[in-house]
Amino acid sequence: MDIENIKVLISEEELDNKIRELGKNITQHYKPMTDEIVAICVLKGSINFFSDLVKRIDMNVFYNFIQVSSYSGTNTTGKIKVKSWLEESLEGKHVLIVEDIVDTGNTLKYVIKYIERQKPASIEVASIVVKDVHEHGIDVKFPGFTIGDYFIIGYGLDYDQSYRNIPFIGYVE
Ligand SMILES: O=P(O)(O)OC[C@H]1O[C@H](OP(=O)(O)OP(=O)(O)O)[C@H](O)[C@@H]1O
Ligand SMILES: Nc1nc2[nH]cnc2c(=O)[nH]1
Repeated sequence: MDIENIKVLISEEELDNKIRELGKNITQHYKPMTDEIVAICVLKGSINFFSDLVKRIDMNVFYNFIQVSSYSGTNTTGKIKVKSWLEESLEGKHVLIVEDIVDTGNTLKYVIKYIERQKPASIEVASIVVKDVHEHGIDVKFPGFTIGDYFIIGYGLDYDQSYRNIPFIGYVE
């Protein structure tokens, strides 16, 4: 893959506008029930989205990080490897899982299953991109952009660990 051939799918400006809108929607959703939430960043891919999104949520946001991975190149291995996990209990907390992309949905299914066991007050998902290719059945309450069958890179998303730092979301034709 050559960086010169990467085309813009979602620009920096589009990302910024969408994240402001998501931040408002998230704030409005939680305000009637709580004045604080726990946001869980699913590393590594969600690092940029997480960092931008929490700044647009107008209430106290606790940060939590987990690292799971399952992709090799452009394909899922189907096996979720847990590299690091939550340190504190989420019992009784309002939990917002922050993802960069929902594709097959395998990663989120796994993450949600284990978080549910901790008996949080609620679990919702924000994802900057959702692919409409798979019937994953995951309720993404705060979706950013819906895309078709592209393998995307940039804004945290990698191709074999490269290109995460591209500031927009791109693809290679
Ligand atoms: O819906 P799915 O098909 O499960 O795909 C989504 C997951 O794939 C990517 O993670 P990856 O395994 O590449 O790890 P990374 O976040 O460290 O890049 C991405 O960050 C999501 O977590
Ligand atoms: N970088 C990247 N990781 C993914 N994980 C699941 N789908 C994708 C994708 O389109 N791009």
